[in-house]
Amino acid sequence: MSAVGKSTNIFWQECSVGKLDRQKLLKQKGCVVWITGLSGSGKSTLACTLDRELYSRSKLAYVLDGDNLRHGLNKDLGFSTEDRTENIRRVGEVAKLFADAGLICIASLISPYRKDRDSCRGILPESSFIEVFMNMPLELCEARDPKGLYKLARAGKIKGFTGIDDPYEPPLNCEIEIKQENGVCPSPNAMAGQVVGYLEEKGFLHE
Ligand SMILES: Nc1ncnc2c1ncn2[C@@H]1O[C@H](COP(=O)(O)OS(=O)(=O)O)[C@@H](OP(=O)(O)O)[C@H]1O
Ligand SMILES: Nc1ncnc2c1ncn2[C@@H]1O[C@H](COP(=O)(O)OP(=O)(O)O)[C@@H](O)[C@H]1O
Repeated sequence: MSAVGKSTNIFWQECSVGKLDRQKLLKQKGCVVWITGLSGSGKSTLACTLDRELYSRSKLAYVLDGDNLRHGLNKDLGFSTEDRTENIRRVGEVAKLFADAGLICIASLISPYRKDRDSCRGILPESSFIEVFMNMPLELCEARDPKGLYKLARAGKIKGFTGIDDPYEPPLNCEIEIKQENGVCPSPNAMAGQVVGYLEEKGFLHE
């Protein structure tokens, strides 16, 4: 019997089907690919391209996209420091469940604070949290501005916009860094290829 947070008198229930059984069934190892970066850096593009590439290899993945989750699970949260922290904590917990279920969980969120990303890493089994840093310059993200949000932020119509008047803390020790080569951003397929190569090498695409 234990107490966790506000829950008291709770018990952990074990089931006879375990993670290794699911791993055998799916012929893959569950993990979390955590994509972090500025708005417009290409997180969703990478997430969806990677999802498609894994699907074409008969690997089961699922995308948890920050924008989408804010339409449901996280619709009670805004963009204050506390709300962003709670957003990342919740998504980290959900991602952990997906990884335990055996899926390659692709989480794409700005996740601007290092300590929040590190907390997510901390609740996952060793080596199964793969942090991918979209290292794109602010100028590029701002020039892309597909949703017109940077324009609104520059005009002072959105307050606390990441990269403009709210901080983004780049990872110090990420597993994968996606960046421009000679001022050119790799294509979506090349970005996804970089992640697939890592997953292959580390054995996640086999039971
Ligand atoms: N103030 C502010 N700062 C940053 N982003 C903002 C803000 N307000 C709205 N948006 C939109 O919300 C998307 C980011 O949501 P996330 O859940 O990924 O953000 S966070 O991780 O909690 O910081 C982000 O989507 P992406 O462009 O896909 O990153 C924006 O469309
Ligand atoms: N590798 C890429 N090459 C060219 N354009 C890209 C690339 N990745 C993303 N984009 C474009 O940049 C914009 C922002 O990408 P998006 O994936 O929505 O970023 P984020 O999810 O980080 O906000 C979109 O218009 C998208 O088509």
